[in-house]
Amino acid sequence: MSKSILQPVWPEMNPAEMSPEQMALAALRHEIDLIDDQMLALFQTRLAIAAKVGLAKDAPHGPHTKLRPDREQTVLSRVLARADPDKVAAVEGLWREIVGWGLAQQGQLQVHVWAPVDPTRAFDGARHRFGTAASIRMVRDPQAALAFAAEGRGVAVLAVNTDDPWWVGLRRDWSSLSVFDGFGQAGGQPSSLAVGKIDPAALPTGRSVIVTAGGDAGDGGGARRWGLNTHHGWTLALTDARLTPGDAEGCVGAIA
Ligand SMILES: C=C(O[C@@H]1C=C(C(=O)O)C=C[C@H]1O)C(=O)O
Repeated sequence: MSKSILQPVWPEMNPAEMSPEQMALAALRHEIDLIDDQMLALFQTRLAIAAKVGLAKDAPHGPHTKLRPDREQTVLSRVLARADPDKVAAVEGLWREIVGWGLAQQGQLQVHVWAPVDPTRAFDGARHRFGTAASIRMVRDPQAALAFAAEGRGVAVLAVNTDDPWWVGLRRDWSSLSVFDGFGQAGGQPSSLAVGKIDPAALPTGRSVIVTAGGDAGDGGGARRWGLNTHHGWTLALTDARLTPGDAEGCVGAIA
């Protein structure tokens, strides 16, 4: 490579005086600059297309978050399947950011997080899930967070490792809301659930979230079930039975 296109390793250095080691370092940095140029062009093109997608997909009924968990799951799993095994964590982190900024082209996502017991874990989980493009704030009232999500103004992340049975309301009072993700895993089970006014057709493929009362059969004929919380005869659980929100089984959403 000609010395003239390489930036010296130290700005005040005369390229003609670079040692072979300095030449090698400058050449590698030049390669990175060329890759950055390509990535920048591709990223900006992707953002422009995401903005067009936002105009093309109409909200089913009035204000509705543009977030499509099913599509995000497809995007993520497609790239992760192609990633080198030792790059999976890096690729996942980067693609969550990319997708978060794609969604932001359609309007900034507002996330209200309620987690009185371990707020940092819930906040970090939300940041990892929605990326730096999202506006995330902690709130004091789970019912206000649910109302905010039900208005379609954003999504709510609510802790399940507390005494507050807000999740019973998913079955009784908040039929427009669905659980679409869970994170802050403590021992494999989520400690917070993400809830939004998500079209049931756009829920991710994975474990169903169920809210059942004492008498409900609800285990989908031998399906596995993981309890998350209980309250006066009500149970919040995950199941690997394939259910649809609104079904008699008390399905209130799904997590990947
Ligand atoms: C672009 C879309 O909108 C959002 C952004 C996505 C992305 O950047 O890949 C994926 C799903 C949506 O949350 C879409 O629905 O396809």
